Amino acid sequence: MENIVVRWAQLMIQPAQLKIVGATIAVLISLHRLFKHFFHQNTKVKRVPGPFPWPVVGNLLTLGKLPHRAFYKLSKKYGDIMELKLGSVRTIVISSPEMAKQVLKVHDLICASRPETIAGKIIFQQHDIGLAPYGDHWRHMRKLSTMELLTLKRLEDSKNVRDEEFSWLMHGIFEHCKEGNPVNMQTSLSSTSMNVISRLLFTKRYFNTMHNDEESQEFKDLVMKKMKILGVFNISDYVPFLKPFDLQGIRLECNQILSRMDRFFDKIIQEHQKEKMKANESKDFLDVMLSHPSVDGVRDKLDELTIKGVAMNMLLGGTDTVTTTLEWALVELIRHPNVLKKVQDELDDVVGQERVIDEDDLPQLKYLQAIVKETFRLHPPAPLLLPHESREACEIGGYHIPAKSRIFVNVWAVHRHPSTYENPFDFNPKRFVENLIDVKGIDFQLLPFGSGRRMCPGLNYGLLMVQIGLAKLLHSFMWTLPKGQNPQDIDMGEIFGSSNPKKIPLQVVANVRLPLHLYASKKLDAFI
Ligand code: HEM
Repeated sequence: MENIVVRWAQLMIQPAQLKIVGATIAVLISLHRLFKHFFHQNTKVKRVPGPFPWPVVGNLLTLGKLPHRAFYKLSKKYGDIMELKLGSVRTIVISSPEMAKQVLKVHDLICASRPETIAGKIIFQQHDIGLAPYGDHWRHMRKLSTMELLTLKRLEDSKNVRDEEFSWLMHGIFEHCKEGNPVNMQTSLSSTSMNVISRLLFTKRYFNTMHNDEESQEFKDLVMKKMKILGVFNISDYVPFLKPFDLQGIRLECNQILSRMDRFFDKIIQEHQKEKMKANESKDFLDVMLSHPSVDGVRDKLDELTIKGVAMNMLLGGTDTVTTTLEWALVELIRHPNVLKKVQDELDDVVGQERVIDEDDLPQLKYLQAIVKETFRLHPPAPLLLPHESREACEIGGYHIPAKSRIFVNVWAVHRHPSTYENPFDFNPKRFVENLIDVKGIDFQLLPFGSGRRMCPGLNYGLLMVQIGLAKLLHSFMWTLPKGQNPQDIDMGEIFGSSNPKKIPLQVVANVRLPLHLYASKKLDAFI
């Protein structure tokens, strides 16, 4: 034993041998690295293909104003999964149904986080649902939204709200177009969808007529500004050393919006707390949240930051998405009169012209449903979904995706993938009459609401609003462009942002299709 120890000690202190051991270890490490590199490149785990990144900016400059279209073009060259460097951020872009399934189903748990953005951090302080990273807070808020706020029961119970608001919309359009004046569809649809959601949230409606007062205008302005700022590609999110300079003025604007929004919500919360609910009155979303226990279980109530964050998510999620889809649907129908005629024939067959259409009629309106799907396909309100982030490394389609990669599922490209769609740029609702593809997150060929853990929790509500809204517009009116305009000349430009609206709002003339008494608005005693 003694001998062994002595020999070991001698071995340890021999400088020549030490050098040999050191050199051997160095060679082994180099060989391991070489092997790893060779192994990754050529056999199992390859690096994701993508364009060459420039120093500092990476591929940021290729994005342009419409990143989903730029990504689509690049995907034609680099494939259905590609890697870009946006500033210093490794970004994976997904462009096919199969790859979308890999991210949103197979690796859903790993890809279910959100990257931190400056705007999201200032406005929500990570206390909301949509931009919160994966974790306990998000899980609790998500559960609150699906189990208590956006339930099927609440959806059914709020039917009268939708009936009343759409009745007001039809009445408003009727009055406005009596003399043949065109109506701005973005303005009127957005007032309706905001009224519906603000009534569900805090039993308040802000828009009483087609012309809006100052308070409603302020409310709408704030929601619009927030929507816009959250959709902007902020260069400082990608090139960290630019953060202090706030080149696009985003931090400044976010702080301004935050304080205006705080004032707005503080007032509503105080009103709710003062008017303790009468025994029989039904609870709105704010009442539910005000009496909900805190996420950490320490306090007996949810904190105000979380309440405001979740309420804001509902307002942002439930207004522009619906407005934009309805406007694009009308645009496509005016450009395709044969489709418009066919769906109005269907409405007349199912509903007739002696009553207004009801939500119960929707299951029978198969062609109308196909039109809604085709509109979502060509004009998804969130063309890149919301950004996902991988929480740990994984392998997608044989490629290595490191932890903390930003992942964009470009549904705009998925919806045009040749593996599923023939003539993918054509508006052709018939394709959804002939197949069973649905928007509910099971079919990866059509993902306007996403799929998996981060899928839209407002799907049922959003889908119903679009279907009933479109059915009412088409059943109630004939739609034409103002004199002298040709359907084929409609500008189809869009604005990339949180809902991808039409760049130039649609102006249309509506002519009645039903007996005049059906355009009288429902009474809104509670609000007048
Ligand atoms: C036409 C209507 C709508 C469309 C197309 C739509 C689409 C989407 C999409 C694509 C996402 C992101 C999914 C992902 O990143 O994987 C999302 C998330 C979300 N949506 Fe919607 N949405 C709509 C209506 C609504 C409504 C009505 C509400 C609530 C009232 C709502 C609340 C939310 C929330 C809270 C999230 C965040 C979910 C999370 O991160 O866990 N949305 N929506």
